[in-house]
Amino acid sequence: MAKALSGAGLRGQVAGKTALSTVGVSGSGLTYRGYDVKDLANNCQFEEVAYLILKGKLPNQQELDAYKTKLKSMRGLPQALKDVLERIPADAHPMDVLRTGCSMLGNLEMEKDFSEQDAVTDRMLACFPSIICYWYRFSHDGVKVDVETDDDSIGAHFLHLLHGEKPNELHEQVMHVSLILYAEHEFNASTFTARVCASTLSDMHSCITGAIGSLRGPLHGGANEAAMEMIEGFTSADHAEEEMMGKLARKEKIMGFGHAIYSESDPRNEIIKGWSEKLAKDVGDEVLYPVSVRCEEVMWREKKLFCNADFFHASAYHFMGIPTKLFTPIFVMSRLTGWAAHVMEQRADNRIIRPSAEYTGEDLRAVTPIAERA
Ligand SMILES: CC(=O)SCCNC(=O)CCNC(=O)[C@H](O)C(C)(C)COP(=O)(O)OP(=O)(O)OC[C@H]1O[C@@H](n2cnc3c(N)ncnc32)[C@H](O)[C@@H]1OP(=O)(O)O
Ligand SMILES: O=C([O-])CC(=O)C(=O)O
Repeated sequence: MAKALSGAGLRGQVAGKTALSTVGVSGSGLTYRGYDVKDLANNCQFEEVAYLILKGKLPNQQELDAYKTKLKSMRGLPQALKDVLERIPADAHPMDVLRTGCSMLGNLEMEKDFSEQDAVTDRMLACFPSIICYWYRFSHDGVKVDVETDDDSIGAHFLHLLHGEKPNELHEQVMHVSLILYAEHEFNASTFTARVCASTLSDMHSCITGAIGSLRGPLHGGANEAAMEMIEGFTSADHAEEEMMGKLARKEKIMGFGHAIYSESDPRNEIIKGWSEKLAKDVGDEVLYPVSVRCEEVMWREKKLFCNADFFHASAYHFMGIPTKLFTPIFVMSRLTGWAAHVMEQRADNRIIRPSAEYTGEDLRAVTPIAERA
């Protein structure tokens, strides 16, 4: 008989092997294929990190140029997909739009066998910003945007489609950093979803569609959006402190804080916090950034809870003029690399993932004839 687990949520259980990342191994660190995430965020563009995660090595200049050129050439959307996006209402959640967009793409450009896994992944990486922005601009502004821009990076492509003009250097740089920070994180809930799906030998689009659904929730990727909704209600740092104390007294969960694996800090936080501060100066903000800092101080002082990757992403994205409901889709545009790499890793050494359950229901009983049932 299988042994019952001691903790809920599979916490602390090793559920498989990976060569892609380490989370919290030295207490607070994060590495992708052996590189410290801080090193990557300070020195690389997102496309270099995507290449590293998906193909196993950092590209040289020639390889990076070729990779970016290839991704650039794959930004277009088939008409049938645009037709579907045009039918999704403006009040839909953009994560649902991406989930549908990914699934529809799988119908139009099916992964016929696993030899196509690299190609379908690159295609999704190139066109997810197109999917989300095509829908957003059509449903909100009535514009059918031309999604085939010549922007140098995925982040710039996204901002260009969203705002109708090329982003400045600072914003493009922040997008590189943000996408790097979100790219990969071992056996988190959405990645585990992708791996479970992959373990049935399903197709890449199904694995990614499922992962998008898992990322959507406020306990996972949806926390950046939930954090923004909270901090934008605070008018000053003192107001934030007062409200936070009330929330803690009422034992409310504060989105953007805490982590299932890290115990003292999330190494991604100080990086995105630094960029949020730069952006705050750039836009002349005197409220949102100080409010965010005060929330961080209160949570640490009162609960020893720290900001995870999501918290300062909220203010950073806001300062770049990104609508709150598009925050989590940006996470998807990035984490797609980690998900796909995990799917490939699972496929390379697969056994169907099928744990056991501890039964807590009724003892064996006979069916009562329907006429005799209460
Ligand atoms: C990119 C990402 O996905 S990062 C995660 C994003 N999610 C969030 O920001 C949502 C808010 N945070 C949380 O809900 C949790 O911290 C999670 C889901 C991230 C981790 O959950 P767990 O591993 O179960 O948390 P953990 O076991 O450390 O919780 C310990 C205690 O702290 C409390 N706690 C943890 N996080 C928070 C929080 N953000 N606000 C208030 N209390 C919290 C828990 O309720 C628990 O209290 P209890 O023992 O009285 O029940
Ligand atoms: O690892 C987790 O549980 C959540 C997380 O931070 C991520 O997926 O980036």
